[in-house]
Amino acid sequence: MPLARAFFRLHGYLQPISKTQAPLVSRLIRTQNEVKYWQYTAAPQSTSCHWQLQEECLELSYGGLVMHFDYVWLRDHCRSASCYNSKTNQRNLDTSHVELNICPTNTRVDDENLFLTWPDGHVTKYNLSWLAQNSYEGQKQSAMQPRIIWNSDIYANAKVSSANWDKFMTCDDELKKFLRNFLLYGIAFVEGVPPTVEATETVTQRVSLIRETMYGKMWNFTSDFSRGDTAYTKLALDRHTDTSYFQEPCGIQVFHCLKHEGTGGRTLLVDGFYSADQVLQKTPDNFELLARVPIKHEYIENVSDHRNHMIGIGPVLNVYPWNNEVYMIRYNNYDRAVINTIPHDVVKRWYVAHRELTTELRKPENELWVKLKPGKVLFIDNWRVMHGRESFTGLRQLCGCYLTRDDVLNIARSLGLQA
Ligand SMILES: C[N+](C)(C)CCCC[C@H](N)C(=O)O
Ligand SMILES: O=C(O)CCC(=O)C(=O)O
Ligand SMILES: [Fe+2]
Repeated sequence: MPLARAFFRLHGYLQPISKTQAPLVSRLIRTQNEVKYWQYTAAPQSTSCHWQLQEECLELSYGGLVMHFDYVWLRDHCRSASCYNSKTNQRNLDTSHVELNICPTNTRVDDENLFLTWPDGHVTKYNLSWLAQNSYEGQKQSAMQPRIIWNSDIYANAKVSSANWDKFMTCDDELKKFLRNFLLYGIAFVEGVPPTVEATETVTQRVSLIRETMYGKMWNFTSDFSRGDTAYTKLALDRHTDTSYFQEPCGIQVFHCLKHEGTGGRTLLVDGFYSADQVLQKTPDNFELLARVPIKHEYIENVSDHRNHMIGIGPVLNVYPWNNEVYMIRYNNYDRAVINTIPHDVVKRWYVAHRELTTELRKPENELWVKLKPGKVLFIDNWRVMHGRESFTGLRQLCGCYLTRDDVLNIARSLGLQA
């Protein structure tokens, strides 16, 4: 059945369309006098699918969605053996040789495929369901990364289970479950991990590659101010993302508290995507400012042997422009640098927008507080979930590392997850 495998978004998730939703007959009818305008109609009992060749593009209607494919796009994406190497999944076609105003000289459709003949005689064949799955309009309606945005009640009620060290290290299903939770909520725990740096390294390497930074590969720190940063004190830290001063902030942060003999020191977690969504719902203009205006974050360290100067530039909210989906937040008021990237008449409006996001992030109902204990390893999506900590007394030793985001997502995809 043609198009039966097309995927469309339903309540934020991609769901297959059932076969019965796409009863098609292969019947071509002429809709206008011009030869170029053709329409592919569905069976009389259903109007769910038809296509039409227009002046500039192919219009395909399916499952209530109207999609458009530009002709130069249709030429560029040709999957014939000469245009595309399906062994390497790479394009062979030199796109610079395609006439930008190209138009097919001939088109034909059968039950499942669209055939386009180009002026030089080359024939391109598209499966209609492939087109439906690769349209801009479909992408616009679906999430790149399905997620459940949360406040503390939502997270608590979800009763997300932690992975267990033994099972996690040996069973791919346990790893998959862990990664599914991590992708959905932006945080995930492994429990029962031996309280050592080595075991922490082992557990993170089960997930992916460690991202080495100027803090080292694995770090194990305490409040000794060995580095020029407030993290290395006993002070409270408000919610923030780490390494906002990198051009590419670290994707994942891992924490394992190996020891704490004292009071306080709880960890604060806040879903930045939830707060960003609140801003989008309440004041879209503020959301837009936070998404459009680039600012700088900076790390200047000058302590004993450590000399570092890092600068990261980008908006607070990084969004995909086609659907406003936030994919990365830079939010660190400690590390935010001098603002000299915004003209004076926008500055105040930016502060208003930033204040609204801060207000959302600080609502007590959005705060999840956890006490990290030896054995319990926390993975945080540092592009999404802010972390902070309560001030503390006594000796507290925290170890962990950053992970390379691309590799974590790669592993998730290899296990069959959408990432
Ligand atoms: C995690 N570790 C202790 C190694 C580094 C902490 C970095 C702290 C810095 N202000 C930031 O937010 O990026
Ligand atoms: O001490 C903590 O719990 C976290 C400190 C912090 O924000 C960090 O190391 O990135
Ligand atoms: Fe931090």
